[in-house]
Amino acid sequence: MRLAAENVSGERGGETVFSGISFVLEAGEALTVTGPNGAGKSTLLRVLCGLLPMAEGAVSFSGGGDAFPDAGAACHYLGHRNAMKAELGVEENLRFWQEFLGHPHLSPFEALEMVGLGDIGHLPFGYLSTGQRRRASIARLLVSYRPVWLLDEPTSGLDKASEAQFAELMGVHLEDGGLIVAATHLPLGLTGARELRMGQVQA
Ligand SMILES: Nc1ncnc2c1ncn2[C@@H]1O[C@H](COP(=O)(O)OP(=O)(O)OP(=O)(O)O)[C@@H](O)[C@H]1O
Repeated sequence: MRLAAENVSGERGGETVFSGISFVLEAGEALTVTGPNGAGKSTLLRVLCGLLPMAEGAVSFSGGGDAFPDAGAACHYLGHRNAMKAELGVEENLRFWQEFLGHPHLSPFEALEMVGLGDIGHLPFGYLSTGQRRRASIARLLVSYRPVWLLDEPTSGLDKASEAQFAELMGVHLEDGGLIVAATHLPLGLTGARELRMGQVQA
């Protein structure tokens, strides 16, 4: 499998935020996207999975067969926001996402166990602490299989132990032939990851 970006530009509010972004990522590889606030890291992730239109250039995904014919289908997007309903139970939220995203992988309970939240799946998501919310959102990556994980500041709010646990989960995903693109200001513990440094903030 391979994700490629060729000379991609992104816009927000009609203004160019970045341009000329190119990379090729193969199965088992990770790319960290770094740069100052406002450089366009989140915008790039959203462009890669088709949540925002691309101003110029091309994004392609190949090798995913009928199940993952293009980047939109192949990408699991973990944004800044957790995208969970506060009034629904944690497991209920994960069940919703599993049905929505398809390609079921771990059960919601198993996924919560993997992030150390196996005992609180019955609680409303809104009751969880900031770090627990992030961990429950990370569990979303495990309930449905998608080969490309697009992660926006994935470890924000996590304690050291949870950071290490997540680094392990990312390592397993890469060993299984997955791909990861992660926007971050912090080291993620991804050994061998390449780095894409995005430029200066647009005036
Ligand atoms: N809806 C919008 N309309 C206009 N401009 C926007 C919109 N959303 C974001 N921007 C601008 O686009 C630029 C890039 O934002 P983006 O969130 O991609 O940056 P970032 O590199 O992820 O920043 P951070 O490190 O702070 O998360 C910023 O200057 C931001 O103000």
